[in-house]
Amino acid sequence: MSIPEFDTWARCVDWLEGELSGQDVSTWIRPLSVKRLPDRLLVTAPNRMVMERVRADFVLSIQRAWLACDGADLPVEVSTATEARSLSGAGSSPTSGPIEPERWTQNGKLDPRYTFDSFIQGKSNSQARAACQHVAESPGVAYNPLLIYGASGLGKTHLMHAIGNALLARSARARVVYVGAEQWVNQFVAALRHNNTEEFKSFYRSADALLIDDIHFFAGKAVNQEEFFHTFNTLMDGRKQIVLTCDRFPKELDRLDDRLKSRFSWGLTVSVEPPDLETRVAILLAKAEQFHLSLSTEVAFFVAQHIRSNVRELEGSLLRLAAGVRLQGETISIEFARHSLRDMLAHYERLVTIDNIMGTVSKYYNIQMKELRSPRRNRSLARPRQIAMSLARELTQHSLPEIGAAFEKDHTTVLHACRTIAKLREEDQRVREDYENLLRQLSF
Ligand SMILES: Nc1ncnc2c1ncn2[C@@H]1O[C@H](COP(=O)(O)OP(=O)(O)OP(=O)(O)O)[C@@H](O)[C@H]1O
Repeated sequence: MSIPEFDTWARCVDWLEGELSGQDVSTWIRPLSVKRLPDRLLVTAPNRMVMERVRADFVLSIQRAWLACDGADLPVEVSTATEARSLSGAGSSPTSGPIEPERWTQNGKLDPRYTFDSFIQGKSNSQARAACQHVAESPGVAYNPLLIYGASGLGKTHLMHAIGNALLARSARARVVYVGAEQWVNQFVAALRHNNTEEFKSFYRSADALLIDDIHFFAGKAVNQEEFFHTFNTLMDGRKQIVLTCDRFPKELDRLDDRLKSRFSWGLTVSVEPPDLETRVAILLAKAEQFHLSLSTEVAFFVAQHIRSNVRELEGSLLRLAAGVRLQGETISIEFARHSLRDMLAHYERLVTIDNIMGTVSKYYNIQMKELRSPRRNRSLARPRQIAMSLARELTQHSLPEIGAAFEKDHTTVLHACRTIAKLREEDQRVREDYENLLRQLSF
């Protein structure tokens, strides 16, 4: 950078401090250097990863910053150092020129394997599945928009594709548009740069059903939120179906326009939770069949007891087993599974010990850890203690006597605790919710 460029860029970075988070500025903006060419601003990133992120998220901000600090409204071109060398001499760039419509109409394809039939239902996802099925049967009528939220790998995308596939099965001519929020952002930025926003708008605003995955990616991207807001309104006015997924309850998303949050609540918001043991077993058996893998229920239970956080990991464990079978030509016994999955299992073992179960439970109920070991039997201590014992039984490999010893009780007390909590989880909503919250906290 020349000295004037350096000064202007330093002022831009200061300006951006007021617009972006401190972390974004230090991670993505400070490593950049800038060269001003007569017709554009050439931004050089230290590597591809930074380049891609800056292209996706910060081009407009940089353009605005440069306008504010230098008075010139220049298009911004981002490249790595190697590419920059050829671009600055060449006078044209591979990304310049009008954007072809295909660049943003080539959206994510619906995966034909993600259907309602291949989605295993359990307590953790039955409400979400039912809502999706309803939307697939009566799009744009009730539950509009439908927002599915939950942690990674729990089936949100699967359900979204299932809606899309079902809509297309009913009417092959329906304009079902599926796009990841990240892809939308990239496309919109490209459309802005190439003065092509009208086509972008009409493409999305003429969908019969718009499915946008991972909308948490919109957080902090004000210009994209604005565009999405108008697309949303147009589609809702035309009674077109909108389906969205998000990694958390949308009201908890920082840096998302309140107008969008309030619009999301017009329809239905449903969660997908980590599957319980029985559902994990059912998923493993169904996926094993899909992978043509012979898996006994006993081994499926063994794997499901150990791998609890999400379905993607369950699939990963099956792929491992399948590879092991191919290489070693063995059938899958518990011993074989234990050996093939040893590092995954060790990860979970490290994660959940009786000690951290006791710590998590005592924090949850706001009691002291030593009270879980005390002989006192009043309800406010006995219930958390029983829950902690059941969690230790479910989440660790310790025997009843070992769990008993950790709580300074005998094994019959542990057995009684496990039975009591299993029953209460059926009958008492409070216990069920507490147990599931704790399970979730301990499973990630
Ligand atoms: N209940 C289920 N039945 C069958 N397969 C499932 C189920 N839940 C998830 N899966 C499978 O798990 C994998 C991960 O699911 P998916 O991609 O839908 O998760 P996600 O919630 O969208 O995750 P992310 O937020 O990381 O994108 C997929 O292969 C999907 O088919």
